Amino acid sequence: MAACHEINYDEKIYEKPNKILLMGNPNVGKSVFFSNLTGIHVVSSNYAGTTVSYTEGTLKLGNESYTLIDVPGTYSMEATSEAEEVAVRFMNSNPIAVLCVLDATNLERNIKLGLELQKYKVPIVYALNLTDVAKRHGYEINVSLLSKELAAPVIPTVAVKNEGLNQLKDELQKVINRPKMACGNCSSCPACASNMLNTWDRAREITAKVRKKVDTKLSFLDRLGSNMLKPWPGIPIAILVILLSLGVIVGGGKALRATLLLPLVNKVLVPFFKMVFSSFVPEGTLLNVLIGEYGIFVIGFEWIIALIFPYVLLFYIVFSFLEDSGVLPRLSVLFDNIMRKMGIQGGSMITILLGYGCAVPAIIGSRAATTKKERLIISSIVCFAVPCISQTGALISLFAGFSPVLLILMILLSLSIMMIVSSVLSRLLKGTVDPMVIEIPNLLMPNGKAYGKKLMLRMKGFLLDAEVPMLISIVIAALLKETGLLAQIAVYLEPIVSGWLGLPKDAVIALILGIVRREMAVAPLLAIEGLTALQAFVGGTVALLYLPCLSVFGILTKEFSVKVALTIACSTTITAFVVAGLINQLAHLFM
Ligand SMILES: Nc1nc2c(ncn2[C@@H]2O[C@H](COP(=O)(O)OP(=O)(O)OP(=O)(O)O)[C@@H](O)[C@H]2O)c(=O)[nH]1
Ligand SMILES: [Mg+2]
Repeated sequence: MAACHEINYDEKIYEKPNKILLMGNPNVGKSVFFSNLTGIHVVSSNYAGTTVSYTEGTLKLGNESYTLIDVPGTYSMEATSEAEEVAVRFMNSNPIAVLCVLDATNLERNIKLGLELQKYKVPIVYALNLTDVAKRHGYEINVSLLSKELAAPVIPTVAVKNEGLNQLKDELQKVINRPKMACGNCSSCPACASNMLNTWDRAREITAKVRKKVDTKLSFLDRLGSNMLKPWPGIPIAILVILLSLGVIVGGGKALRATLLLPLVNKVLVPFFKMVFSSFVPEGTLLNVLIGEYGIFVIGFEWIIALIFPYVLLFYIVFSFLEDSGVLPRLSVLFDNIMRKMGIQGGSMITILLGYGCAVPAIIGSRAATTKKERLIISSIVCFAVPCISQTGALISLFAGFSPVLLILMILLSLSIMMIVSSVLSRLLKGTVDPMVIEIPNLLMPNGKAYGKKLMLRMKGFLLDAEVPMLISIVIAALLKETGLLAQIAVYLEPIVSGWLGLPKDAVIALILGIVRREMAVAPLLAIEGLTALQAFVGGTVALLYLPCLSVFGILTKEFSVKVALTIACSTTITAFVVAGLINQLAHLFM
């Protein structure tokens, strides 16, 4: 099972024999095919650049097993991003066959890539996918003529409904087993013919031959999709979408926590474990570590189940819906002007939004950016000013005891930091940022099964990736607090924690745990009694800007270098203490 943001760095894959490649333009359904053909669920979303590295799985055709590779989408074989370079490398790695997915709603440029692939002289089967959406657009495509023009099998498919899958497998088996014909540069075989012609001209010619408009009436979704791209009514719709999403996540999370999860933890789980442990563990440090105020079986449940889980679940319910419907690229177009002022292009907004779930997939996703400079800016923004959903959940709960103004101020603070970081970096870093070229996908009603699978995959990924570090920090917290070690450490850090930041001594634990996971820089503050609104805000500010968590540090090292990871970690931490301290000192001056 592939975790939700698993990434492969293994170079040996290029040498592997018996590879079948899933190739095609971005956002044409390759990952849906991959999941259906191999049973390995990978994330698919309705925007270009979901897959930025490869995933491999086993495909059985008859009695033979092959390695099927989900390759990142590419518009052409002249790569313009790191993700596209992977696609080109795979085509040059001696695959035995290619399953080329064509988007039936964007025939011309899909055929153009399909023709480019023929130049590699590898057997190809074409899946003419999204035929349901092409029909909705009023198009009829002559599949047998298309197959003749491409001189290869073409199977009409609807990947999300598994339509055409068996036929695809049959055709793949046939082309793999067909004896290879030696072919020089002739003019009669289409592969050679497309070598001689400009592929764009040939793609245009084929499209004109095989496609016919039979219905000119636009469907409701298509009208809505194009209206969302215009400032009116696009901007009001975008604001509505954002407010509604925040409402569901914040309001729904609070409600779930208050009505279901807190009672479950406080009235069922914690009392049960207290009863069990106190029946056989003698009173003393060990019992306190297990079930004391900071006991593993007390804060473990309180923090993970009641504090973080509801927000993570609701975030992914909302975000996956926005991803699969095709709303996100439309928001990117509307916000391109603002993003450009920040030194990045609108399309990168999707990557940054991913960071509100978790910074790791956002940093990996920045591979779709066309320049290194943009990748660095996106990754820095995410590390500095984008709280992951676990941390956001903890912040919402922390501020819930005060006024909603605190949450609004925190959002404004994070947006301002984001602007400052990107403006400074766009001036400091060498290199360029390309103007926005973004593909606007069809507006789709998310497919229930694919949506459900993705949600499961993400929640599973969250549990797998977050649970262990969370438990580690909870054990550290329990040991530090219940053994009295925390009080000793607090003495050394008092000038910073209490003097400069104005926080209670116990807040030291937040700084220690925040190294492991970001939400753990907030959770301990919730347990401190008598915290003032200012202290909550200052503590929240430190947490927001503090060190990226250990997994983020790891991925920064892998994707860039140790130097980049260290630079980002040092700058965020220094900024955290400077900004939060200044807020505290200034507030005391004026209050
Ligand atoms: N209606 C409909 N939706 C589809 C079909 N095939 C795929 N989708 C949706 O199209 C979107 C793109 O699918 P992906 O599998 O992520 O596309 P991809 O080719 O892997 O994209 P990249 O990873 O960006 O290259 C997802 O939201 C799918 O649910 C189809 O035949 N019909
Ligand atoms: Mg994909």
